[in-house]
This record gives sequence, C-alpha cells and structure tokens, in this order.
Amino acid sequence: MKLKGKVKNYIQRLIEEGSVLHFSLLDPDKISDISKLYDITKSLYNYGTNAFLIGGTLGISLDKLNKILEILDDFDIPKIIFPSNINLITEKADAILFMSLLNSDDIYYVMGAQVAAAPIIKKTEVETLSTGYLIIGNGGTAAHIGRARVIPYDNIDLAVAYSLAAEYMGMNFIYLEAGSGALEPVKPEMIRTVRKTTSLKIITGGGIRTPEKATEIATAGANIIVTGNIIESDLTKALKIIESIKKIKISE
Ligand SMILES: CC(C)=CCC/C(C)=C/CC/C(C)=C/CC/C(C)=C/COP(=O)(O)OP(=O)(O)O
Ligand SMILES: O=P(O)(O)OC[C@@H](O)CO
Ligand SMILES: [Mg+2]
Repeated sequence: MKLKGKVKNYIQRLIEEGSVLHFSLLDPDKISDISKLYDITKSLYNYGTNAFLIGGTLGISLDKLNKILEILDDFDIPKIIFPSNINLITEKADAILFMSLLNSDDIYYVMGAQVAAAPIIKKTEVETLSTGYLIIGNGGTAAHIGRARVIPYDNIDLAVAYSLAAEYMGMNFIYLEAGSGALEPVKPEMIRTVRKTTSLKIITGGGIRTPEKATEIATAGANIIVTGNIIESDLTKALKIIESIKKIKISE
C-alpha cells in the first residue's frame, strides 16, 4: 500500500489523537538473513509500530534497501528513508526524513546533501518530512561521519536554541539523537524543555532498550520514539517497548 503524500498527515493525526508513536528502525547493513525479515516486521506491525524507518550509516546499498522495501510492501504503515547520504533515495519508499544535521561542522551535512538530493527526490515523488537532526551525547557512528559538534547530555539550553532555530526556519520535526547503540538515551529533562519551548514534533532515539525508559521519554514529551538495535538483539523486548508506548495517551 502506497502512502506517498499522506505520511505527514498520518503522523499529525495520531499525535492530535493523543498517541505517542513508535518507529522501527531497520538498518540494511545489519540484516544478514533477509528471509527472516518478513516475520520480524510482521510482529512489529502486529504490536502496533507506526512506521518503518530504513537507513544506516555504513555498508548500505540501494539494492538492499529496495529488497527490504519490497518485503515491507504488505504492511499499510509508512516506510520512511532515514538517510545518511544521498545514495539511499528510492521511489519504493513513501517518505524520507529530509534532514539537516544542525550541529555539524561540515556544510555538506547541513545543506550540501540536501541540495544534491532535492532533484532526485522531485523525480521519485517521495514525500519529504522536514527535520532538524541534532546529535547529543556520544552520538555514535552518525556523529563521527556527520562531523557533529555533539551537544552534551545536560546542555538543555543549547538543545533548545538549536530547536528554536529549526522551528524559525520552518522545519516540522526535531530529531534528538543520542546515536544508535548509545549507552544513555537523550535525557527526559531535555525532551521536556524542547517540548515546552517549541511547537516542533519531537523524534528521539538512540539507546532506548527498556519499556520503562521508553515510557519515561514518552511522558516527557517525545512524539515519536525510535528503536533500532533492540529489534536486532532482543525482539521480545522491542515488542514490549511498543506495547508500553501504545498504552500512553497524552491529553492536552
Ligand atoms: C537529506 C539527505 C538526502 C541526506 C541528509 C544526510 C544527513 C544530514 C546525514 C547526517 C549524518 C548521518 C551520517 C546520519 C546517519 C543517520 C542514521 C541512518 C543513523 C542510523 O544509525 P547508524 O549510524 O547506522 O548506527 P549503527 O552504528 O548502530 O549501525
Ligand atoms: O539503535 P538504537 O540505539 O535504538 O537507536 C535508534 C536511532 O535513534 C539511531 O539513529
Ligand atoms: Mg546502522
């Protein structure tokens, strides 16, 4: 089922209904046995994950991405590209996080990749989700490759200043990223303050491994919680995380 052009509305509608969303991150490089992918993604779907994010920093190929998207075609939730560069754009996806790494020292990750990608995206008609990408704490591989000047975990003022700048530039989402496999996720207090001071929708991920942490982060004000590594290392735990997020209803 194709959801191109409808993804932003789908996300907004769920948030307005008081839901916190869960996105399942699939890294093409980490999927060694593609024959097992259907069963894994079916469980994630059945437990209520709201979208598939597909992307990774190292070892990715368009061919593998397309194969994964074909397998996901059965599920009527969005398939969203999470790009590390311009080589991961395909018309088989519904949408792409059209992101600028706000705290990069390298203009390529702030504006160069976006310019190079724009004409390709126009041709594929993949929907763009305008996203400020902000790397916090250790930041993992994405911080290293993206030459991020990482924001310390406790520097809430800096995270708020970047988020406000993203809002004033017209972006819709801010992705507070601790880095895939981070020892510590982004702190709830940082999420709470960004939520209070901006109207951006908050995506967060990196190091979320337990239902308790996910609940804490969701109740602090995250709109979308991303988990990646835990799907690969402990699927049962990942499903429990989804279950715990589904239970939350935000009333404002
Ligand atoms: C808009 C377009 C087309 C590109 C933007 C490109 C930008 C801004 C990239 C930012 C820097 C970067 C390298 C981001 C990577 C984001 C990502 C896919 C993270 C997933 O985690 P991994 O880095 O694969 O973690 P592992 O080390 O666990 O595999
Ligand atoms: O793999 P994990 O640690 O869940 O991180 C998810 C995501 O935020 C990485 O970009
Ligand atoms: Mg990866």
